[in-house]
Amino acid sequence: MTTTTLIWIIVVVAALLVVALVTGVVLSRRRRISLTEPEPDKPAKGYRAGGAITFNAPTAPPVVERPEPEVVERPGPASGASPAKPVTPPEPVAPEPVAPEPVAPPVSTAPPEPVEHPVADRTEVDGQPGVGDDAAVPRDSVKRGFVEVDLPEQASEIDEIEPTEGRLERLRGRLSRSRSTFGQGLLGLLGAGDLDEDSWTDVEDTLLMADLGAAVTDQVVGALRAQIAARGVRTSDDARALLRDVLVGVLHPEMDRSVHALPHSGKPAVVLVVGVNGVGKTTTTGKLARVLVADGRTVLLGAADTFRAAAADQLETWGSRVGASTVRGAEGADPASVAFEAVKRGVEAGVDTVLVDTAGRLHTKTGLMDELGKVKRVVEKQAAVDEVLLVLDATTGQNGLTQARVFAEVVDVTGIVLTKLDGTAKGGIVFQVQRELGVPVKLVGLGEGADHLAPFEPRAFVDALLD
Ligand SMILES: Nc1nc2c(ncn2[C@@H]2O[C@H](COP(=O)(O)OP(=O)(O)OP(=O)(O)O)[C@@H](O)[C@H]2O)c(=O)[nH]1
Repeated sequence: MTTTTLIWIIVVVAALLVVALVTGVVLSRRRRISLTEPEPDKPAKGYRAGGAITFNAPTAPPVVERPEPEVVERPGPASGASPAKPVTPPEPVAPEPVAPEPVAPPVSTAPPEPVEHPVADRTEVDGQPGVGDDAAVPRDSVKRGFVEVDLPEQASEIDEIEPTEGRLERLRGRLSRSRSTFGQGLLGLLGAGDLDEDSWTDVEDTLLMADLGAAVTDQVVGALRAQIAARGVRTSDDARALLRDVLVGVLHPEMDRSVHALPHSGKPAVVLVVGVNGVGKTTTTGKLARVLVADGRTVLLGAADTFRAAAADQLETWGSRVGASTVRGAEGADPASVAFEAVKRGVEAGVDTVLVDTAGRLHTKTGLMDELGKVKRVVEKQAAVDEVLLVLDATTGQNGLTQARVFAEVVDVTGIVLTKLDGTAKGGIVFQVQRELGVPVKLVGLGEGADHLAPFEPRAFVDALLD
């Protein structure tokens, strides 16, 4: 063996040793990382309901018991609001064409005449923003017809969706961000035993501050006063149990909170999602589609929010991520045509559920009534509307309640979705809106994440407030 060969052998052996050394170091580091103890789960607080969102096919038209309107004399934030007026049936209209309407002739480039909105016709006259006040152009000013666009190709990558069962377990803690001193404050007052009038005033103030409104506050205080002596409340545990029972009671836990989104009579279920702009309608429609698909249902989405092109894009993206087709129209297209076409295609394709995302940018109650009424009438030529979900933003407080009243006068709302509950320190709007409309809160949005939609469970909600 020559010296050169010997040197080469030494070099090769040395190189092998270096490679082995480096590999060993890397592997040992990896092992160290994977061996790190996962942080133990912090004791969970907040919303702990563990049930899944339940879907149902209606067996009979939902019967909604509206609470008797109460005259509230207390001055307070809610007392100035006008009580809900009886639902005014829409003016009889000539049968509208449901086939694609002719596209409007080109509009002149001159700026459009401002549309008059008499004060009496506005949704709000007390200085609060009205429904759709931020709209630049009233929806009812110009109408364009339905425009056929290609449906998206089958999504190349379909999302994996978190199972709905036990979803709230994974979301727990989100609501705890929204809990305030509400529970602690009330328990402190009630646990003290005999309450003088000043303490009762403090109880009322705490309830009002949490956005429960004057009427619900009166109801809760009345029940507390009646029961505190009868139940012999002495300890903070007694106070907690009493408060929990009273708050759960006013939320009517017996109400049917299943979402009527299952097919029946050989036709898809039709769910209309309504609400003013920005409350989370499109997001909620997308999240709901995910839950249905995760439950093995086929879903078709109708992008009837034609006011903002991005809303249809947004919905289409939600759909393509779960393998649901979206029927959409051009920006400014007639929402009723889009809704009609979506339901028609849903019936033809034999899907289980058609979810229709509508628009809420309307300057006047009349405009809103015309448009949503038309959407509903036109859709019903194809299949019954099983659910009208009103989406409200929990962070808007009294304004959300004003919106709820207007929508309830325009369409038969069958369920409420309260979004952005993760972003408010006041959960009290839940109590007010249910009482006002006599319609159950069915779903809550607890975040922007795709799976941050959960069923509303009164007991879990109250527990979260009192945590
Ligand atoms: N934190 C939080 N954000 C939410 C929730 N639901 C919706 N959002 C956010 O609210 C914003 C508005 O949601 P959209 O779904 O676009 O609202 P929209 O009502 O369809 O609005 P328009 O299409 O403009 O009428 C988005 O940024 C959403 O991510 C929720 O439960 N929690």
